Amino acid sequence: MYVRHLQLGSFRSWERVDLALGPGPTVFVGRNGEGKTNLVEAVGYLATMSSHRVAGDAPMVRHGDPQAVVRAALRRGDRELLVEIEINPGRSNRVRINRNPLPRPRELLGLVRTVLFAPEDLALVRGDPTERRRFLDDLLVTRMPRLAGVRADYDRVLKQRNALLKTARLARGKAIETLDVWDGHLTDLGGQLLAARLQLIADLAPHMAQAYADVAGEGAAPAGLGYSATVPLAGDGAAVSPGARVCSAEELTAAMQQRVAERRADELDRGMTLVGPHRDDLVIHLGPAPAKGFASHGESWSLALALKLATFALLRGEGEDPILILDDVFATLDAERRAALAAVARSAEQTLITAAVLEDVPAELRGARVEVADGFAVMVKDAVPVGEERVP
Ligand SMILES: Nc1ncnc2c1ncn2[C@@H]1O[C@H](COP(=O)(O)OP(=O)(O)OP(=O)(O)O)[C@@H](O)[C@H]1O
Repeated sequence: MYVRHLQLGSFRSWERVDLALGPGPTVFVGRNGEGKTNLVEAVGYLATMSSHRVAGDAPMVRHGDPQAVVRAALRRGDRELLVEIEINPGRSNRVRINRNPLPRPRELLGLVRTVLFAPEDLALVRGDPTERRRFLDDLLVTRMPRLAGVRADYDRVLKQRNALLKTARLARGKAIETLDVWDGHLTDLGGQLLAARLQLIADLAPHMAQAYADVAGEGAAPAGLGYSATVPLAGDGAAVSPGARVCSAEELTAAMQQRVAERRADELDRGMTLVGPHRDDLVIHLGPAPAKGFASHGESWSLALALKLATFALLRGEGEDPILILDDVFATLDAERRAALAAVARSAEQTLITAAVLEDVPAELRGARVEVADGFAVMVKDAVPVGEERVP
């Protein structure tokens, strides 16, 4: 899949952009603050309907304007896909596919697949569990769009259950009966989410081990993935080791029901839900230790890169290359990591790269570029390097 044409209206710093793009690598180059990241952020938004930089939609809309529009024509094999998103902060967004409005905007999720690697990804290794849960759940939904509904319902039930727990201690009686009903919804949805996360980690783990070995080189400690759960997992997390059977949603719902019952007194005391996927964490291991708190800065950066390359490999293995977006990352990589990333970037169906200095981008990725300056983004096509065939 690749973006053939991108049009933005009032998106971030861009009043209007109208840009034709091609398959293969394209470098967006320009001075700091010219709006390069804003352009590729719009492509990422097509996939997750969120930004990799901030929570919420308000910052996506150009200061002073009421709404933003992202419109993209995508090519998938010999088929064309037109996606239009109207971003309305504070109100629901509107999405059209091939000019047909979607009843619910979240039905877009899973249709456009991107893998975006950016400096913010260091937080996947060093930051709060929230970052890693979001990474897992975004990828879950990309692979299984049905889970967008499960995720949204879980968040809604969690909110309502938390509100009830805050008042239940005083009200008791009726409130406790209502709590039983919410427990049923929470554990049913939680079991589905948990099973899907564990399956995803089992699928991603071998790609992560390979990608880290490629990035960090011979002799580096092996990288692995695990899961830290608020419910006991069979064999102390064995469900996430390669080849192990992943528990079913029903088994995990049952385990969650038991744990919720055990912790009811604590939950009433604290007025919040203490059991469930919203409190779990993806654990990234380097050798025998969890990377968070142990890995050096360079190792953490390599792990973040490997996690994104593993994601790319996983999605590619399912039949179609996702669009690879590399935001401002080459300047901070050493020669070995640059080469590992360039090899994947070169092979992807479409790679969008931002850089303030063109020379920071490996030469083999520099064929087509978009020069970004003074509110304009202009495609400049260089001569195709000898021996290569590209259709920019
Ligand atoms: N909602 C908005 N409305 C207007 N301008 C915005 C909005 N959001 C961001 N900007 C502006 O966009 C600019 C940043 O754009 P962007 O992050 O794309 O820069 P960049 O070219 O990638 O820079 P760098 O090379 O420093 O990473 C800033 O000047 C910022 O003030």
